[in-house]
Amino acid sequence: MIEVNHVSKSFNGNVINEDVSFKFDRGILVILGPNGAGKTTLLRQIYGDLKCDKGEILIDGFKPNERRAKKLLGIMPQNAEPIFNLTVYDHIKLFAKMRGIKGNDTKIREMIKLFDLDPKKRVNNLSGGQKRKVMLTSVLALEPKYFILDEPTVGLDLESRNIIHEILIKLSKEGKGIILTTHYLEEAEKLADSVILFNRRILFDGSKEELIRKVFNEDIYVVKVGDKKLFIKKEEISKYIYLNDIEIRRPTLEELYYEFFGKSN
Ligand SMILES: Nc1ncnc2c1ncn2[C@@H]1O[C@H](COP(=O)(O)OP(=O)(O)OP(=O)(O)O)[C@@H](O)[C@H]1O
Repeated sequence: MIEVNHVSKSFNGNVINEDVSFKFDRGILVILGPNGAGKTTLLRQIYGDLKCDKGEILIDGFKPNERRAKKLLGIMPQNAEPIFNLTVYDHIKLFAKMRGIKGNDTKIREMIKLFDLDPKKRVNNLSGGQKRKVMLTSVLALEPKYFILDEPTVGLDLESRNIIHEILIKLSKEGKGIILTTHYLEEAEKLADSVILFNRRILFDGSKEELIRKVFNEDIYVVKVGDKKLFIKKEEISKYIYLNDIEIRRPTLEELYYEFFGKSN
C-alpha cells in the first residue's frame, strides 16, 4: 500500500501542494491536472526525490528514501534520459543490476522487439521517442510492485503509446500498482481504474462513474444529435431514442475533465 498522509510542499514560500492524502494499492491510478498543478512534485515526494515539508508518505510501511521502499518502486521521472551511452540491451540490464536483480532475459528481449528497438544500438544515437522507450523498458523490466510514471508516453507515436498501454494494463492485471500522470485524456480514459484530479490539492479521488456524479450531481448521459451535444439524465433518454442520427453514451473522461476544470485548461 502507498499511503500519502497530509503531505505538503513549498518552494521558496510558494505552496506547490498542500494537505494531500490518498491511499493506493493496485490497478492504475491516473493523476490529472493542468500544467503547474504540482503533479510532478507530488510524484517526486512519493519516490523520495523530494522531502515533504509536512505529512508522511509510506510505501508498504517504509519511508520513500529507505532502501526497502526503493526496491518496491519502478520510477520513470518526467525528463528521464538513458545513461552512459550503453547499447539498448546493456542499458536495460544495467538498470536491473543496479537494483540487484538479474532481469528476465526473455522478457527484456520481448520488450525490445515489441518497441521495435535495436538492442545493439547506442542510446545516445536514438531519437527522443526511442530514448523514452529505452527508459520505459529499463523500468518495466525491473518488475517492481509499484510503478510511478511521470508522463510516460509523452512524445511517443500512437503505435508505441498503444503498446505501452497494453503492457501497463497487463501489469495491472498481474496485481501491480501503477501511478501515472498524463495530459492525454484518451489515454487516461483507456487506462484509469481510478482518477485523481489535482491542482495543488486533491480535488477529486475516485472512479470515472463517481466523477460523473461529482461533476453533474446526477447519473448523466451524453446525447449527440447531429453536431449538437446534450448532457441528460437517464430518465430523459426515452425522449431522444426516436430521433435519427443520434448517439447516446456515457460522458468521456475528457468531457468530465473539462466540465470540472472549466474550458480554460
Ligand atoms: N525545484 C523547484 N524549485 C522551485 N519551484 C519548483 C521546483 N519544482 C517545481 N517547481 C514549481 O512547482 C510548480 C508545480 O510544478 P510541477 O512540475 O510539480 O507541476 P506539474 O503539475 O507536474 O506540471 P506539468 O503538467 O506542466 O508537468 C510549478 O510552478 C513549478 O515551477
